[in-house]
Amino acid sequence: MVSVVEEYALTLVAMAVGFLVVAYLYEPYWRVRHVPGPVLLPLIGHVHLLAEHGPDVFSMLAKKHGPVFRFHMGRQPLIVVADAEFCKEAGIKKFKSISNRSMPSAIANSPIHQKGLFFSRGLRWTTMRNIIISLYQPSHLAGLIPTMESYIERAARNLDEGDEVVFSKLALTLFTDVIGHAAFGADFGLSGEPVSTDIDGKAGAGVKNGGTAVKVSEEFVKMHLHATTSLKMDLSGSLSIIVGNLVPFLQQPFRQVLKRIPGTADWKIDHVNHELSSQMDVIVADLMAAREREPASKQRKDLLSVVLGARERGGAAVQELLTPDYVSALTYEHLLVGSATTSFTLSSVVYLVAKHPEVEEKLLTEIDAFGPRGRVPTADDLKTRFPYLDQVVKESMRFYVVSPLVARETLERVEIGGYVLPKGTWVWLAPGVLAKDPINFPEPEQFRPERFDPAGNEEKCRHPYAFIPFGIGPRACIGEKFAIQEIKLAIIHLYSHYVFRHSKAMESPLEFQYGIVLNFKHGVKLQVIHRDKD
Ligand code: HEM
Repeated sequence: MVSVVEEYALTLVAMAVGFLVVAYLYEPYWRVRHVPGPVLLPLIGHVHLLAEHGPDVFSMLAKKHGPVFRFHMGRQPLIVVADAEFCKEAGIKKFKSISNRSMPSAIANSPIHQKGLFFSRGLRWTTMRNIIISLYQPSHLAGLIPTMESYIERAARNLDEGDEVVFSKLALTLFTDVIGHAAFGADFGLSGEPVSTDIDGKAGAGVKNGGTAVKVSEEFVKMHLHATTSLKMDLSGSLSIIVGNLVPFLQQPFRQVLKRIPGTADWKIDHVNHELSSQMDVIVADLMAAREREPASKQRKDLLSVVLGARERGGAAVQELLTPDYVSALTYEHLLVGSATTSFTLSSVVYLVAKHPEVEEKLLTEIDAFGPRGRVPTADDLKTRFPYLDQVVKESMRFYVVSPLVARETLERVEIGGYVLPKGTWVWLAPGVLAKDPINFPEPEQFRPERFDPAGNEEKCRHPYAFIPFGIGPRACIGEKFAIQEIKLAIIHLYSHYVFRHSKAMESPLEFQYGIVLNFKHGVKLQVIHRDKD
């Protein structure tokens, strides 16, 4: 029989042992002394504090430790590369060759997010990338302009003189519609009445696009938006994500328990991800069956159809790698990576232009000079007729870096910045720090699109790797040209008809939230003003 005193003593011993274990695991953190305590823990656990402190946290560490510095995540070694100096060294070349990604806690245990291109590795990654790369070639992208423009035009119909709008929401629905079309050949109808109706005539479902329509229910789209916004990496995420940020090895046990308790955020995320996977599996199975029945279905040019076509032609080897669950994840992933990033960028542009009248004036002059309202630019026009727009987009992407970290993991032993890294080391490059480096961007806190003028000194002198919002090397963003095309088309269309002012409800300074990418915490709230151009 254990007495009360013994029970207390045992509890104290257990607590002391627990403390020592945690101290042992986390002792390396405490050696990084110059970072304030409250910043350090979540930073090490994960990087959500980028949202509150911007890249300053890494800048601060880079100043102290040099361009490359080292921590441990528990016993997991972590190297952060966070300085333009590093770009001048051979180091960046080494970084490029590290092609696997480390897995953020928000993604761990979510197959629908893990099995896409982003987190795939080795032969599966090259196979997937080679299959879909044709969809991002200039000729294919040029063919998407009329569809992109029709969606932009439809979304802009929601804007009326004097309206107060949460612009970032409008941008998210618009670009989810655009990528929904590109990935599924379906019109989600989120930003307005469907451009075409599906075979049943229902909104939010598929478009007949050469062969049987892909049917995507409104429920699916709602769940997708929920799943996307739940991918938080800060303390507002689910309990298991928070635990995973702080004590990575405890995440799995916590998740396993919490996902079984109805009502918890983990339960909800698990439930939604499971539902999304099931619905994606049905969509994929339907389209596979349709392709066998109808030759017309084989002519579709959306991502899902292209992947299924490659599977059919590729034989057993490809089919083994690209099982239907991978096909689902690859297609679904595009909804995620192809909407949050671009809507953030478009919203940043409009927010920043509204704050800088001199930039707005130059931009309007260039857009008006292109021709009468409603003239749709070709791919060639986009490349050659809008040099200032080009600078505005780049400067906005530098000013607010939507993806401030590129997180990779070594596949083999590698030497980088004077450190010998064993296999499995997490190596993070911080484009958000590079973008605010005064050596490459004098007065980095000034919004000045002209710094990207190709004829200007600043642009000529800048290191080629100082501005890398789309990442670097063979693993860089596959959707860069797609993204820039739709963002430019949207800006040209919007500023042909409107200008925007910050709404009184818009907070200042802006607050951010760090999920799988950066987001505006309270949205970008603007007032719409109709232009009288003619
Ligand atoms: C402003 C918009 C965007 C930004 C800033 C952006 C940024 C990035 C970054 C930084 C990466 C990681 C690159 C690296 O590891 O070096 C990435 C990867 C990726 N992006 Fe984007 N992205 C954008 C839009 C898009 C769009 C529209 C799509 C799809 C249509 C897309 C699809 C992908 C995919 C599939 C990957 C993974 C590539 C791989 O691992 O092989 N992105 N993106």
